[in-house]
Amino acid sequence: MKSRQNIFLIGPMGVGKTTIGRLLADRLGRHFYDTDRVVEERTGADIPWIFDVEGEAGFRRREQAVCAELAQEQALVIATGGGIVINEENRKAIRRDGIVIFLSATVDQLVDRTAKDTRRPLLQNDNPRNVIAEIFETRLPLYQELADITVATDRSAPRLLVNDILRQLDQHNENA
Ligand SMILES: Nc1ncnc2c1ncn2[C@@H]1O[C@H](COP(=O)(O)OP(=O)(O)OP(=O)(O)O)[C@@H](O)[C@H]1O
Ligand SMILES: O=C(O)C1=C[C@@H](O)[C@@H](O)[C@H](O)C1
Ligand SMILES: [Mg+2]
Repeated sequence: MKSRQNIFLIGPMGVGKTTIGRLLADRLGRHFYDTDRVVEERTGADIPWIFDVEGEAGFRRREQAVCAELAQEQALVIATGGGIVINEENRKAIRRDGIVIFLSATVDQLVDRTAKDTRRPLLQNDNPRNVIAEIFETRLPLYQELADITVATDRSAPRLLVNDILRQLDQHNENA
């Protein structure tokens, strides 16, 4: 991978952006950032607290600032929050200088992967499955519009997916 472009991982909650992003960064010898974690560091509070106190709008403002900041760097691997694509400024910043990897999965998989984790405020309700399905449907065109590379994560473990992503990144750069 000779390109110095940032690599952004996008996709719905629980698809594996953080898990795969960290492994991919290791394999490429690049620095890894996760926009959710950077938002928490900058705020000095976790995401549930930000949603409670500032609402989703407050979280989105913080997320936009972090997205703009990271997009100015080079050669990073950046795992994004699942909702980063709903903001047009974020989409522009990501597209401007990024290679974008869209990770997808079935709704059933997303439900399984998010079931035990209470850190996602949008899923703390009686029917997280419906929320996941609805959110995925609304955001899918945005994920697809941004994606340079799309990877289905349903049938492979993260390490194997990273091998596949590395192959696709090489092809993408040869064609660029
Ligand atoms: N390919 C995979 N197969 C099975 N489980 C996976 C896979 N990738 C990730 N997981 C598991 O799914 C869960 C969610 O993964 P992760 O936190 O990386 O998702 P995310 O896309 O970063 O979510 P969020 O948008 O909420 O930050 C974790 O428990 C992780 O171990
Ligand atoms: O899909 C979303 O809107 C979110 C996904 C998470 O990564 C966090 O950014 C937050 O919980 C909101
Ligand atoms: Mg994550």
